[in-house]
Amino acid sequence: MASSCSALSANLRTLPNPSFPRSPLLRIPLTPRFFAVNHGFSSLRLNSSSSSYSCRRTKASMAEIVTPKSKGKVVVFDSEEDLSVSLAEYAADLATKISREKGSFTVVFSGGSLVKSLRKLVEKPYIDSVDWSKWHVFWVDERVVPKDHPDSNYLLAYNEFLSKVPIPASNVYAISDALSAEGAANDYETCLKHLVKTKILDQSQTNGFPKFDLMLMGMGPDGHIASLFPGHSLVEENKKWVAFIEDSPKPPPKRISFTFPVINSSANIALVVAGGSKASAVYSALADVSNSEVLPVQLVEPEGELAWFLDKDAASKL
Ligand SMILES: O=C(O)[C@H](O)[C@@H](O)[C@H](O)[C@H](O)COP(=O)(O)O
Repeated sequence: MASSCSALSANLRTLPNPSFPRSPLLRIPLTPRFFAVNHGFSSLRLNSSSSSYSCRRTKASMAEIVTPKSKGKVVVFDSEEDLSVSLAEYAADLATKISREKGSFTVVFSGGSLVKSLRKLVEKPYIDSVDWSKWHVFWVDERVVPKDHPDSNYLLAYNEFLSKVPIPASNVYAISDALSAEGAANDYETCLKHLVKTKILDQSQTNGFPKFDLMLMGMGPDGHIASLFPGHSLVEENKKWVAFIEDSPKPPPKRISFTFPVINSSANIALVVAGGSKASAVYSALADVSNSEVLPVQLVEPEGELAWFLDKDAASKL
């Protein structure tokens, strides 16, 4: 690579094939603000005695919640297992469509539990059906630690995903671990600029920021996304593509992160959120509550499409 960001090897390993217990029926209590609608995989029945819907699972238990357009498409799953099945289908379909249209697919990972939720994507049928040679992989944020450190988002993605799929090593754009936080952020931004110039990365027609095909992101219980934390000045950054932080409230403290203009220039964003500890932040984001402090997740509004993948615990306050 002529660019300064590292391209790293993705060796193949044997795939795990875990099986999880499934529960057949999902009941989602809904406030009048939200509506559950029928969706491909499932049939929904209105429970006339209360403002709730029952969702009978056919392929994966899920209910779709209709929100104002800017909130995106919100789908709630009976379990994280069902969520991961649907997430794999969504990502594989998008990758195939976009790869066919433009010959490449640029995808961005966060750290955290998101990466484990991608486990179905590295299994059959997708392991065989996806054209992995078209994938270009990036990180929305990274901890400033060596790549073999347990805190490294690269290492997490490598262990759970990259080592299991034949993505060309030169298409994996990891952040430099030889630099300071500031140096690594500048280096990654230079890398992105080079990739825009060489037409590997699209650019937003509206604002000139890079436009990724898909960002796959988790959210913290405090409503942070990437390394953009509530109340931190990085949330306001609107010029840089990649910024650094040395006082992250979530350890480790030194990190780099895409900024909001980059995140919101995306063609597609999937917010993948599971667990009851995140229910309040999910509610704040989707119910349009006015907090004294705006949560970073409330600022996610891509140029393209936004899709929420929630398990029923994360959606329990909706
Ligand atoms: O490197 C990181 O810390 C992340 O990219 C971060 O934004 C993460 O995605 C959320 O904190 C959710 O993490 P969990 O899903 O593990 O709660």
